[in-house]
Amino acid sequence: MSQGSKSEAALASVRAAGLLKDKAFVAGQWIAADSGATFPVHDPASGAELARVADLGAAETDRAIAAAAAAWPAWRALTAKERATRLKAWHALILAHQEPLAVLMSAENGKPIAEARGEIAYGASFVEWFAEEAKRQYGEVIPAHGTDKRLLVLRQPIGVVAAITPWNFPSAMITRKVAPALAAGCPVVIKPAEDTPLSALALAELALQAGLPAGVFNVVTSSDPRAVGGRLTESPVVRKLSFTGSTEVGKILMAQCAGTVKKVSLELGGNAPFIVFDDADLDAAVAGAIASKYRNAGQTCVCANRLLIQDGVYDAFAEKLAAHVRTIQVGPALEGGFQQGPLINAEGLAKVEALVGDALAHGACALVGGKRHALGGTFFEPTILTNVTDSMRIAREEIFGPVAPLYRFSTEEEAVRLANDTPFGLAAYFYSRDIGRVWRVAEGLEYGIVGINEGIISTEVAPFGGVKESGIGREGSRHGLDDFTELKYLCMGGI
Ligand SMILES: O=CCCC(=O)O
Repeated sequence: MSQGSKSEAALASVRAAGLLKDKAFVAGQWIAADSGATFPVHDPASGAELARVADLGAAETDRAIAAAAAAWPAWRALTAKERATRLKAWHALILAHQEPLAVLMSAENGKPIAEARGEIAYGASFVEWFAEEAKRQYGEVIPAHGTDKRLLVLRQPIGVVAAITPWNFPSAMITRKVAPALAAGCPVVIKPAEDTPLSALALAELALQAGLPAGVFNVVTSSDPRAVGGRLTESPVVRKLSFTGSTEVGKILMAQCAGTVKKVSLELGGNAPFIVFDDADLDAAVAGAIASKYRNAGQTCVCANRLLIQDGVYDAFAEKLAAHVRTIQVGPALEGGFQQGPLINAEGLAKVEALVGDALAHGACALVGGKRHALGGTFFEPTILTNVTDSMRIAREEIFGPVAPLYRFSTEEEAVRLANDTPFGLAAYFYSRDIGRVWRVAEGLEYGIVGINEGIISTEVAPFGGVKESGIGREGSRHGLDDFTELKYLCMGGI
């Protein structure tokens, strides 16, 4: 069976579950583009076309914003418990359809099916979490500055929310934004990544089945992010933009939002250091590095991007890591048993290849891998580079591929200085068993998230987000609701 027919066979189960949608979802209706235009969605493993999806533009985006605005009064007027009930129904439906949703995600994103199943559960966890948090949107009573006064603070929904979401987590980055918005009482217009719109549309179908009212949840599919993003950011009706993607695009969106002084949440690029000190448990550090670096073929914003290894354990760590990396099985996502799929597209592959090529040309060595995979397409070999220095391009840029560059350092101060020597500040990791060092380094790292003797930090219960050019705001946890609410201070006098 050819790869193309394998994708088609896999999609049959998604179609049978009613989750293969090719229209956009606006005002509770499945709609085509006004022009009738569509754009293709491909399986990155084979290049096969999976579907053609409605290619909306500015006019349909305006209608989605208007639908959200029209839905807002009734949605915010529900009790928190009533909103939570709809969210819980959506959560149950997502979990009940975990398998077809995972197959669909693997097909359009290329991540191995086991990882896709994990992402569906991870994505659903945000819906459950914020269904619970909806009921805890407490205000405040402030001891007043005069005996005749009473001061109160209300937390109210901010209004229509726009969410622009990435291809690397086609489901979880939607639920991580949409669930808190809905819980807070805000309607949402989503623009999913053009590489992976099918997962977003499947979530919309389940939201419909869960009883979310028309206009509360809209999905604008488009191959023209500038046109849609332009309308979402310019519109005075949209009061909040939540974006996950590159720092470059985040800066543009932030500037565009300035015109209407919108609140923004930005979850942007990273350049995560992964520090291994001489006193670390090396086996644990290798396991953490594998989990952090090679998850989703290295295509996550919190993937280890620079592995900083102390002199005394550099060679031992490199050997142990290499022994594991050589066992990573690479292949098409939908065929079980592979731990690494293809990269998302030719552009992603070209970037990884260029960064590795530059490092090799400047003196790095490929301990494992180092080139395109023999499978062809957008597959790249799981790679380890040694003798990497911070003057190489790979030290400054987010790799977004299965490449672990190993840097050498001597002292704790040097490790922290190198780790912080970047405009980014999303996630950092380090391995040490010295309790004093653990505190010093954790406090010294300029990052929003620090994994200590741990390579996987993502969970719905903790605040996810970065500092510096990695972003603004936090997603998940009890803090994740804050960005979708406004504080209103009531000053009551004459008492
Ligand atoms: O790439 C961005 C999100 C990664 C995660 O939530 O673990």
